[in-house]
Amino acid sequence: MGFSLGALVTPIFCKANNNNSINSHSLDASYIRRAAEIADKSAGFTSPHPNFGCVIISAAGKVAGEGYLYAQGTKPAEVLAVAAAAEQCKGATAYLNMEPGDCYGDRAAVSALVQAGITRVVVGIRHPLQHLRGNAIRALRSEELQVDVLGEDLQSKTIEEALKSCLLVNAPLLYRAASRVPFAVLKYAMTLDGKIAASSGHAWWISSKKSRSRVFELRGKSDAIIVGGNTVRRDNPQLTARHGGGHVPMRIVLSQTLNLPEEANLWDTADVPTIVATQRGARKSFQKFLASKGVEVVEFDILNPKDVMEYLYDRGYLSILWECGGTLAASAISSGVIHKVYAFVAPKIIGGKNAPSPVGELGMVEMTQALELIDVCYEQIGPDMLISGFLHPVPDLTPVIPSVEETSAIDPSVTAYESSIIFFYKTWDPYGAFSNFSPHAIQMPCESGNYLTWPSVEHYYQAHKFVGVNDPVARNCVEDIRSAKSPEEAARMGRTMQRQHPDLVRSDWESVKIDVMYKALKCKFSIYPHLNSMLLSTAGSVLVEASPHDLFWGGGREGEGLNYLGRLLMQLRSEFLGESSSSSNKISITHQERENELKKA
Ligand SMILES: NC(=O)C1=CN([C@@H]2O[C@H](COP(=O)(O)OP(=O)(O)OC[C@H]3O[C@@H](n4cnc5c(N)ncnc54)[C@H](OP(=O)(O)O)[C@@H]3O)[C@@H](O)[C@H]2O)C=CC1
Ligand SMILES: Nc1c(N[C@@H]2O[C@H](COP(=O)(O)O)[C@@H](O)[C@H]2O)[nH]c(=O)[nH]c1=O
Repeated sequence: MGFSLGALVTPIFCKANNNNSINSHSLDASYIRRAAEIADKSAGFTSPHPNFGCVIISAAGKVAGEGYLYAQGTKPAEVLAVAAAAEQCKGATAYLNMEPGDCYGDRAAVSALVQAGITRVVVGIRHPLQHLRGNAIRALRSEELQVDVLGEDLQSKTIEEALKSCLLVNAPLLYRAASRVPFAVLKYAMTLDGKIAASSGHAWWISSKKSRSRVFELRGKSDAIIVGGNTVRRDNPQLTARHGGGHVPMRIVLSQTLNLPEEANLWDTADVPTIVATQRGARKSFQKFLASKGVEVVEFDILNPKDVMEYLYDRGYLSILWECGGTLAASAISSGVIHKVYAFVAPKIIGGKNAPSPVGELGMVEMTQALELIDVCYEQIGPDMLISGFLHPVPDLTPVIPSVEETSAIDPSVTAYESSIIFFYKTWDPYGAFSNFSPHAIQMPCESGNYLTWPSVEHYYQAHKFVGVNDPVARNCVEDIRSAKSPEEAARMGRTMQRQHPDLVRSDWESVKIDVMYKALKCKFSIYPHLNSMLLSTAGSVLVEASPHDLFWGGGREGEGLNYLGRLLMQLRSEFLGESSSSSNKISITHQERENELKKA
């Protein structure tokens, strides 16, 4: 079954609201579009969370406040908009491009709207994740606010257009939720005669400077950029987002042979990390060389776009930009992992019977088999034309995470808290509050004995790599990490600093880091009663941080990780439950013991 955005925006209208005149619909539509527009400002930074925007229109009909989610874990859009609108919130209407997610039970967005005296909320789309969908809308209605959802309570041609803008601004999340792979865009630059390089392989530059700036923006909104081995050999690309700061995507090379040059821009990982995905066992000596350069090598039994995308899904990625040549592009399209295409067409002709084209062999023999793009846009950029559109068909938008009620309806013997292994990773997962990225501030004593507030456990943990080091750079770094705008940013700062200045990491770090983490977790799960209850309710289950790449704190891709975060949480649970530490919860259990434990579970 497939759906298109076109199909999605033809909603099933549940009830007509006759009180809404065409005029008020067009106002509602334009404010919702504005909410979607500001939500898009932080695309790339919020990943893997949705892009949220909120516009507050006062009772007098004026724009009183706006806000958007700056990055995952930062203040919700609604909280910012309410703060900006202040007194004008009384009797006002709030426009949200998407229903807020109630990831961790603190309902910050809902509380802000209710407490500010907002009387009506217009919601673009419901939250796409099943375990979050409808929660905030129900909560707002139970507080007697009027909530109108586009396509359900409001319907008209203008509303349909506004709904579309809400879908587009969070398309990556919708596709990810529907297909269990990240949203993927194939981007290429070609001449008017359909070539992506000359017959010699030379490709610099087909598109104009202006178009390439647009590519930097696209990169900045993506979590990772993929190319194939041949593009590395031919182009020696940098694949960086050079659009003036902002989000830095990961660079990924797919190479079966690992027959790659020793000198390549991508092996300079000082500022931007690189992953090389390859076939199991390929050129072990080169794998070692890459590792020595700080490049992460991930082996696959059989390297193919689908498995790579599934792996990137597990890693929590939301959107991937494929900037490869035609061979790999054909393989990715055939595997069904490409959702959108951006084709930059330059008014140039290069000719050449053997000059490569953007998409290699797809095995089609008749024009009727051609894949047709939908929701196509044409935009002139300098001398070039950018043609973009969605590939058809794309998977149905069936939510993949069942709600607790649904799970127990299917199998009454299963409840969310009784499964033997509980995996958690991203903060939006059902047990996402166990993640160190969950935005729960903690108060911890500092060296002087005074209490300092840390926005999340991650902030505290990363900063403590440099605590106590007698160096002004290290001291600044601690403060910078403490004020990082999001846990993700704190993690990036801590890791980069550790990689670039290992001399500034405290000498006892390896021996104290588990203790540092435990103290922070203990504080977090002590001061938030709902987190404490959630942890205690998992008694009997093994907790595993499902990070496929962190083999120390996480469980790894195939259970090869040490899962120290899961273990610490289990130890904490035992402590709270007053249990004498059982073998299953001891930090010192061996890897083998853990394997056995997981097998038993
Ligand atoms: N104008 C544009 O927008 C662009 C132009 N180009 C040009 O395209 C040319 C390179 O094109 P092309 O060789 O097609 O591109 P790629 O190098 O991007 O893709 C092919 C390579 O990908 C690796 N690969 C890994 N898994 C697979 C798989 N399942 N199927 C296919 N390949 C896989 C292989 O690397 P390995 O051989 O190492 O195993 C293979 O050689 C160059 O001339 C480059 O300049 C490239 C990108 C964009
Ligand atoms: N030739 C070509 C593109 N090629 C793509 O850009 C990569 C180079 O990126 P970087 O090293 O970061 O500048 C190259 O390997 C290929 O993937 N892109 C375009 O927008 N327009 C162009 O004309």
